[in-house]
Amino acid sequence: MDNNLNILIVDDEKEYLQAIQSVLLTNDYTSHSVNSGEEAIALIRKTKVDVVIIDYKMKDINGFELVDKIKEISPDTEVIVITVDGDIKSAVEAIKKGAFGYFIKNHDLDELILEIKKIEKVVKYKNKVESLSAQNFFLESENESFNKALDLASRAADSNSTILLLGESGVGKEVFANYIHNLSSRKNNTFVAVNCHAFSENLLQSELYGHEKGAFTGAYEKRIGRIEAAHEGTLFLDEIGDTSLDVQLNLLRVLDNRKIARIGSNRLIDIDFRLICATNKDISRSIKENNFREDFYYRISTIVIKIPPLRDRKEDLKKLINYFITTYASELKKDIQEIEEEALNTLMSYNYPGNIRELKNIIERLVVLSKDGIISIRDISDEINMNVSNRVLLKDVRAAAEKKHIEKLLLINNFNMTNTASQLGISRRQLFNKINEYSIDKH
Ligand SMILES: Nc1ncnc2c1ncn2[C@@H]1O[C@H](COP(=O)(O)OP(=O)(O)OP(=O)(O)O)[C@@H](O)[C@H]1O
Repeated sequence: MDNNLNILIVDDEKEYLQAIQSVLLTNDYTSHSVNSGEEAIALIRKTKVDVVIIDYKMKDINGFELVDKIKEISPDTEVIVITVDGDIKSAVEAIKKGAFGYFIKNHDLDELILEIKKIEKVVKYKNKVESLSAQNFFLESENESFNKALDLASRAADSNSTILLLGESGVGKEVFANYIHNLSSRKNNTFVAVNCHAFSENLLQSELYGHEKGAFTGAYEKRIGRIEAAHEGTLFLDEIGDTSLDVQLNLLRVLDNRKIARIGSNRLIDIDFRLICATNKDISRSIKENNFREDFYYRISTIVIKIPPLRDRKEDLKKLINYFITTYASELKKDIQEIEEEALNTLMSYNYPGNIRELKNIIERLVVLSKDGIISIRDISDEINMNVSNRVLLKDVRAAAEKKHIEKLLLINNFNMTNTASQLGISRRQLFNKINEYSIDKH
């Protein structure tokens, strides 16, 4: 049985390296090995490594530096440092830098296996939490447009068609992209998300296509791009409306040929991926203004799914509030018993310009600040309170003015219904109805 951990051993002493590898193997762990820090870094950049075992004393790089570098490139990778007997200071220093543990050279290698078993537990737990939180979305809805969007997403999931998700920031476009991926036959392969807005044009190209060592200043190592990383999986390009015409043209070619070349190389690599894009921009306007290629738009929008803003899904608000309260209460280990009526009313009346992202943040804050299991109006920020109290509906303004005017005319006419109704230009029956509706005193 293979224990499924990706283990990398970095040591420039061949014999010791082989000894470790064979003990790992007898314990059902397969591993890779490299002889230098540089090779280790290159490998960690392009593949997921769960555990790196490094010899603290190597020729090309100092052990602390290597721990630093590994943690910087891949914070989830755990490191075990091999030190020599008596050099506890280095071991402690390595742990301070983020190493998981240390092992003293020439001690019984079973001690090393024990450390690896500990890491295995952590990795299993992390994977479980990640896959839970990836699926942990609240997609139940009473809203027609939202349900239509969900239905379209699930019906399109298993095809290879490109999908364009439209909606304001924070409505859950990435959540939808994940949902589609998880319903597709690609679900066991990677889902790679790139926020196109977060990179300058050059960086975005290198992020998407990867580069060879030395392709440009700063390209110290070979690096595979996000498109290559999405091979057999799904590539999600968020904020596609913010990409330049050049980036769009390159992507159009990739979509037509299903091949990419890393920057600095002519070698074409076949890639099989499903593309989902998202934007909160009005693309048809961008096309008219020559900021978006029309041919690219048609290529990425075989299926267009519009996700409504939260303010248009008020019927779902209560369940979403409860869902986030339960989620954060369990995450923060808080026992929430009650939400004050006034607090709930305010949350229900607010407009959420930042959509579900904003609601989620507000509830997290309220759960953190809650005392004695009560979510209180006191902890709702002034900004939201003011926003809610300033939101007076036009129909309410109209009703208040009508009430005032009817009261005035009734007084002038000494509560004579016929005269008052005729001056208001309505029938006696309509006047009676208004008097009842506005609870007006009849004399
Ligand atoms: N249905 C949902 N259930 C639970 N959480 C959700 C749901 N929809 C959105 N969220 C949460 O709200 C936040 C915003 O969602 P997401 O990133 O998918 O929105 P987006 O539309 O892609 O935003 P942007 O355009 O800013 O990238 C995330 O933290 C996400 O987990």
